[in-house]
Amino acid sequence: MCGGRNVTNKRARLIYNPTSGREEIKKRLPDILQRLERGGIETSCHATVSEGDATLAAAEAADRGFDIIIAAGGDGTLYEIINGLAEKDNRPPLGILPLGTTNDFARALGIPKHWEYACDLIIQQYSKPIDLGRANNRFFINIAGGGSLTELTYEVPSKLKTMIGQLAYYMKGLEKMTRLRPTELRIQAKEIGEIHEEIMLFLICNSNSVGGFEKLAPDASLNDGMFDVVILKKCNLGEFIRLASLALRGEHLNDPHVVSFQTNEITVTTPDYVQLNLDGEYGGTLPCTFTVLPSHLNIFVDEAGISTYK
Ligand SMILES: Nc1ncnc2c1ncn2[C@@H]1O[C@H](COP(=O)(O)OP(=O)(O)OP(=O)(O)O)[C@@H](O)[C@H]1O
Repeated sequence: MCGGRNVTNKRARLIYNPTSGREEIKKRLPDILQRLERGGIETSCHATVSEGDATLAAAEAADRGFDIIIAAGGDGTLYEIINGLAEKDNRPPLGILPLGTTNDFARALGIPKHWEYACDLIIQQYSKPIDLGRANNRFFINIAGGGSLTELTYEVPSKLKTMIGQLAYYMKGLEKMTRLRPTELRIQAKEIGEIHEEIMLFLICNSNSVGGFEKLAPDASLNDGMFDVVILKKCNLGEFIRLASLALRGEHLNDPHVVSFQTNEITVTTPDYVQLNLDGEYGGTLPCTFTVLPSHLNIFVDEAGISTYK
């Protein structure tokens, strides 16, 4: 698979989550379909009805031979869709309409939040091959993580997110900080050998845009065939808050509590019960081996790289 421009009439399947973000898709759908149609993309729709439905819909769309798949929703919807596509031999290029609450991945790719601009990127049909991550038998596009803080993204109730948007994460984060505790982990990768100690959290990043922190893995690139791993060792609440403020500025990597490196495969095991977070969703439990699938999916992006995330 390789990137490039290809402008002819195409058939697309738009998979949308009607509950994403502030439910904007419900009123925008006719305009979106009309804009895509005028741009030469005939689009039919699937509205997801429950958790996991987008995975089935994406797998079915690939089997039915659609030329393009469009993910309309947030990071959770995107995660489900890539899980429906990752194991297919035929993986149509993916367009993204970022209509969720945080839209970390779209932000990392510079895909505009405004629906008209985002549609225009799909119409333009310039795609770029992107790495995916495999975590045991699931897939992620943005980030995998474990440790008590990473559990918060799937603890935020959807209704709360719809009402107050991203603020819901921060409120939950503050509540969660008081419950921070380290976990005994064994982390193995050929670049570092083995780390066996108490860890607050580990993050395996494909992009550099994670939970509102845009400099958490400052060198992460979506198509370098590598994960950027950031590990936070045991620390107290005061140290954690200091490190979080350093991380906002991308100045945390030299701190003695932080280990960071690049790898294309990493295995994490634990004697404890530790849940995994994949792209903000519950992703099973440890042990887990994480592997990069290089340039595995083509995604429509801004050809000139000039769109700013609005
Ligand atoms: N019809 C539905 N009703 C309720 N939940 C749904 C429905 N369809 C999908 N979902 C679930 O909604 C969850 C959240 O969706 P999504 O990520 O698109 O929006 P968001 O949470 O607002 O955005 P973000 O993840 O970017 O913060 C997904 O995990 C998905 O499984």
